[in-house]
Amino acid sequence: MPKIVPGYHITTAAQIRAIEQRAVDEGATWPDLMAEASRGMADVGLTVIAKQPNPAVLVLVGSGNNGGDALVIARHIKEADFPVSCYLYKRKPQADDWPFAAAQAEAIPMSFAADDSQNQQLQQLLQTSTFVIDGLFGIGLSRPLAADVAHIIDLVNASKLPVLAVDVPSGLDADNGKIWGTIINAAYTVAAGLTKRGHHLYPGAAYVGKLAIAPFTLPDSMEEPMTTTELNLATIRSLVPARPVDGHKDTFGRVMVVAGSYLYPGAAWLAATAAARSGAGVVTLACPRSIYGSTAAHLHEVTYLPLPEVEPGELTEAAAKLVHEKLAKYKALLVGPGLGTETGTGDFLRALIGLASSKRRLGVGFLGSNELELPTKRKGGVGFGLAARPKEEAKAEEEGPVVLPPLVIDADGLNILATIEHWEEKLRDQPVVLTPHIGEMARLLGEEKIGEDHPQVALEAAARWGVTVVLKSAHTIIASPDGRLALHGLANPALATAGSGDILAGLTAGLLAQGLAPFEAAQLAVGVHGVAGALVREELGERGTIASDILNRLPLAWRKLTEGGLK
Ligand SMILES: NC(=O)C1=CN([C@@H]2O[C@H](COP(=O)(O)OP(=O)(O)OC[C@H]3O[C@@H](n4cnc5c(N)ncnc54)[C@H](OP(=O)(O)O)[C@@H]3O)[C@@H](O)[C@H]2O)[C@@H](O)CC1
Ligand SMILES: Nc1ncnc2c1ncn2[C@@H]1O[C@H](COP(=O)(O)OP(=O)(O)O)[C@@H](O)[C@H]1O
Ligand SMILES: [K+]
Repeated sequence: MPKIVPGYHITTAAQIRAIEQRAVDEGATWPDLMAEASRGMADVGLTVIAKQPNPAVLVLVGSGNNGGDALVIARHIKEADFPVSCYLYKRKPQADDWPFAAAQAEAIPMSFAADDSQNQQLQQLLQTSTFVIDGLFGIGLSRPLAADVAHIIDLVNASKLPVLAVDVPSGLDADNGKIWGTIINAAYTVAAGLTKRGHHLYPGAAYVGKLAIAPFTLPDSMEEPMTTTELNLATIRSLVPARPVDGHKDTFGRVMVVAGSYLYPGAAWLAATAAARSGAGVVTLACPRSIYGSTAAHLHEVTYLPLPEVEPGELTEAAAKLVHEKLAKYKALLVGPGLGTETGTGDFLRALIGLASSKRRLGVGFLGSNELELPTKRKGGVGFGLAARPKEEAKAEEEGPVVLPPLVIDADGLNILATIEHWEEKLRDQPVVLTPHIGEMARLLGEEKIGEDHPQVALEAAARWGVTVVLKSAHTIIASPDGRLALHGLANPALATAGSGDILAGLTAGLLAQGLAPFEAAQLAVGVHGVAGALVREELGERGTIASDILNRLPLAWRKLTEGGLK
């Protein structure tokens, strides 16, 4: 089991409590834990405070250990000879409250919210202060804020003073980024020991400001109890596959992209080009005949497989057979961007992945994965293969079993899946990545909208369906069926443009073709998509950008990732 790594592993409130408990079981005391975390938090605060001309610090203190941390921090600030005062919410002087006693022993002025019903003292303190430390609530907040403390938070925000949040900005749900009514708008947040999921998830993440981690000695015996990791630049870089100098196009894999329709030809172009720009060796675009001519006229870098339609905009089941026949050499298949959801297209998708209706029901066989279960009774079959289909099989009679390579289903592919009962039966435990945005996820789940705890939603879905799920939004969550979770919290409105998801889907398929496992391919695709988006924002800003701007920056994004140069 790997050790816990701050800056890489992300915790939930329950996990941090387990860590604290283990530390206590191994002989640490609460004062030890708090002393260490608070020292690191105070140090971050002091570097900012020391730069102010005439600093005066106001420390907001809550009733729990977050408030305890804040009191210890107040003492450090006092010891550093800066003026400091505390404002306490629901914390009564008690003999066994050692952080309170210690702060009092330093003669730090204390005001109590309980004696300040009109918040006049607070307003006065805010007027005479230059910096605020927020220790009202930490990971213990899990219900709506009471009106009195919500008002305190609103007054602090209205003061526009820079705030350093202790562990989390008060008001944030540490597990899912939800805001419990209102939230401290922090300029800095110092996490105790490890970052929490909520630091990386919106809407709360927008109030975290600059995020630092205060050192916290993890218990010796503690191995990684958590499954969530941060998809930061270091993690993204570590996933980039080697690119041998003497590689040829087949070294880097072939991708089949099934995308586009009469109304949405652009999606096919974006997804196929992104697959090509993922570093894959060859990309074939299987698109409806009605858009083949116009697409091929300006997309020259891919090969084509024109597909038959019932009429423009609607594929036929026969198109699936055509794709099946060509799949042998391909290492990844993407299906869905811009496909439309016409009845014939639905039949096509069902047949493609072996979910065809009784008329042409195919047996199922999985080749190359651990459980090989080829159909014995039926002639036809669709299954998954991690490697290309063996030659003899390719030569097998027309209706022989079809072996699908690792598969990405996106956009309308997902919308069609959502209409099929038990669609997951064919995909479970196969190398499959689904890339729903929030709306598509709701459809797949058969719900009007998804729950607020996105990591939980994604994790449960991945486990239930047995596939990797990329739940896309301003924070993208990648969940593996085995319980691993990666969070990408680098929000960037330059990416919020139509076609951006088609690019992500193309990248994911391209990386599968290069041999990455589904969870890793999905993470790297989200990562490089994010880096390209950052380059777009840096160069063009965050307004008026279009998907092809992202596409065009992919080579540079790869270069930044492999040669460094990004902070
Ligand atoms: N490695 C680490 O991470 C370490 C973490 N440590 C620190 O411990 C902090 C967690 O401390 P914690 O468990 O005492 O919870 P905390 O956030 O102070 O809040 C609980 C208090 O708030 C109250 N309350 C709750 N909801 C409320 C509401 N809506 N409206 C009003 N009141 C409400 C609740 O009261 P009650 O529910 O009992 O009414 C309770 O009194 C953590 O964030 C970090 O700073 C370090 O010291 C050690 C290393
Ligand atoms: N504010 C944002 N910050 C970061 N990424 C974003 C933001 N808005 C959208 N994205 C990303 O852009 C992509 C949009 O995908 P999607 O909604 O499927 O769009 P489309 O179907 O038009 O291509 C996703 O990868 C999503 O995570
Ligand atoms: K706080």
